[in-house]
Amino acid sequence: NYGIVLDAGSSHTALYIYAWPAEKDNNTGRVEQTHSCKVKGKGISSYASQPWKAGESLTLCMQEAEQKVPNKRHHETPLYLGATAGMRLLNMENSSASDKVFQAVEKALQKFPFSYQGARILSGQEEGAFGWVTVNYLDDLCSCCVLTSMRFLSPSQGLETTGALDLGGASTQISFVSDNYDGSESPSNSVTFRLYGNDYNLYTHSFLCYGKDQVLRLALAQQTQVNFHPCFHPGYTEIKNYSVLYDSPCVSGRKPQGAPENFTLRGNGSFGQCQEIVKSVFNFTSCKYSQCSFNGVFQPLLQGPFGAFSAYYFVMNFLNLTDTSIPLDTVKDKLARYCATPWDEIKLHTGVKLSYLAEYCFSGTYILTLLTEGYNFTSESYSNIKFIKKVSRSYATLFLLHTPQMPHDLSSFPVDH
Ligand SMILES: Nc1ccn([C@@H]2O[C@H](COP(=O)(O)OP(=O)(O)OP(=O)(O)O)[C@@H](O)[C@H]2O)c(=O)n1
Repeated sequence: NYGIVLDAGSSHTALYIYAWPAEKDNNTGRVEQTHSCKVKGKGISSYASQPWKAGESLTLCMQEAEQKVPNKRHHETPLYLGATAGMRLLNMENSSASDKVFQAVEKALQKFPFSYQGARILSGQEEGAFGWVTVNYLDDLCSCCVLTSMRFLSPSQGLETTGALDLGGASTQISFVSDNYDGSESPSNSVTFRLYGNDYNLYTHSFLCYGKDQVLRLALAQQTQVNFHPCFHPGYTEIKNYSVLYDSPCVSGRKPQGAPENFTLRGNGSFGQCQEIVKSVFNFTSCKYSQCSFNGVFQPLLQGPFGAFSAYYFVMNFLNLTDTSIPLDTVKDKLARYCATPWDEIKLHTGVKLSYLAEYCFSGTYILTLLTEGYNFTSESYSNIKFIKKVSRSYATLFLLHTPQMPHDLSSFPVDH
């Protein structure tokens, strides 16, 4: 059997093909990701003003899928599209624009011979929970990204689950099982489901606007009036357009009256000052629960190992900081040295887009601040985090959960149909 998932994020869309043995064969419960394709261009939400382009953008990857899935399987192969925070934001800002994007996407997808199952925006809770399931399906020992049932043994068999930390462009998710959380305090953070005969009670929260691209907008919005921005390298300059910067519900309320059209962003590369700016985007003042992460959101005590993926991995891997056995203070020193490196030197780095290169100082600072100040990872618990590459976006799992041929017992998973 085959299944296709389109993961439509805020900054990009990717297509994944999964395959698993038909029931008549020896059904091992193993699902393999057999192919992936990165859709050219930005996420579908960026086509709000030209929705037909959102549909068109998917065509090349869909043609690849037609080639990769055997012809005789086309009609029975389910095709899903799951959109995350970029479309959540567009829907909040202008729901008719997000409807039009979906209509264009549907029209394009229905031209292909697959069994189209619909396109929808996932809730933050679903995104967090699917990320957790995916992290716990990943078989570390297997290099070909096989999803396996091996980890889902009962807690009495002594296997601890792994928490999931997902950093996207527009939102970020934290999901884990904690002995101190049964869902009674802040029930909206609780997701319960049954998997391989075991009941799981997960803590999960999705922070909309706390993906790294939206936090960068917040960090820039605060600093348009000053001469230098500490989150950019010394010698870095860029003309930024005010309207583009504030064109998001995450920052639109902060647009100053009578702002000019453009401003010049100049870097001075100071990790300490950058961290102060980043800290100021979190609200630590109010908490009506026994304990909170930030913005008054409940969070139980951190527990067990964590897998950190998506932008966590891209950024920390680029910065050579994926080794969490290095003391946190040393990690900060290394990042401080990186931020202070002149732009002329940084831009010589080949093989990475200049726009990404310009942002790694900010992104690394945001990641460390989010983990330590936001989620309360300490020098000790930081070493429980593993930055992982092979999580092919969380809601790839969406398809697994909805495919009746699959040998998983996920009937009570909280998905609205
Ligand atoms: N080599 C790369 C690739 C991506 N990114 C950044 O990683 C983030 C995107 O992460 P991704 O997991 O693709 O998030 P989206 O799905 O686009 O966002 P969301 O889930 O919030 O909708 C973006 O800020 C992008 O600029 C990066 O820094 N380096």
